[in-house]
Amino acid sequence: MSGSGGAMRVFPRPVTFVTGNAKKLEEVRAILGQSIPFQSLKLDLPELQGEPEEISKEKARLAAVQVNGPVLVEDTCLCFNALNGLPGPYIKWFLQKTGHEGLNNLLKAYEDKSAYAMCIFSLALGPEDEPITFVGKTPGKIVPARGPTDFGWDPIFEPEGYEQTYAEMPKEEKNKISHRSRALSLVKAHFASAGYIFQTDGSA
Ligand SMILES: O=c1nc[nH]c2c1ncn2[C@H]1C[C@H](O)[C@@H](COP(=O)(O)OP(=O)(O)OP(=O)(O)O)O1
Ligand SMILES: [Mg+2]
Repeated sequence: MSGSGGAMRVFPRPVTFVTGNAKKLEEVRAILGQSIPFQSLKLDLPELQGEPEEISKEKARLAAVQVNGPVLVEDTCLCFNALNGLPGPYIKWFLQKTGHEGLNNLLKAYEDKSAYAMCIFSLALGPEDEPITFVGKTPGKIVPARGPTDFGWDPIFEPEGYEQTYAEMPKEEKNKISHRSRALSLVKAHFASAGYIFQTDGSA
């Protein structure tokens, strides 16, 4: 089998998107529509410390071993420019321990409230494959919480060019400009050009 780009590869089943986060899954479904058929698996994978791309790739390696097939995972970061990109991949723990107010307080000492949301998808075609990453970023700023509180730090992130926070925006609007949709555009382009064939489960 040729390993070169563009070579056709046939898989016995669709890609599995692995996440423990139902809201992520909801957005990925809405953004991908029918463009990439996938199944999902709810697993809270362990996450290593390190640089964001490595954390995402390592998630994909672990997921590919568990699934024993092609997987897609993503890791989301919220990066404060005044803090050189922190909390970054550790946003989940900062959010859990300090809440929206604590995240705002982190920036009290700085004039610069700018930030960016970043999503790093990793695709591993199998347990032996080196994952490929796709990065999407949306710039914005950190503000006191406004809007519904059903998804993470959405209430404190106001994307550039908008007067609403992610939480206040209609879902379709967020999905047009979000870090997640930007990364998924790259994933879609990759699938469109890669020549993968995913068969549906023969036992179905
Ligand atoms: O668009 C978003 N808008 C607001 N909040 C968000 C978003 N996307 C992720 N989040 C939150 C979830 C978690 O607190 C942290 C990322 O951590 P992250 O490890 O990527 O997510 P997770 O552990 O919930 O799910 P997973 O099983 O896919 O790792 O930011
Ligand atoms: Mg996680």
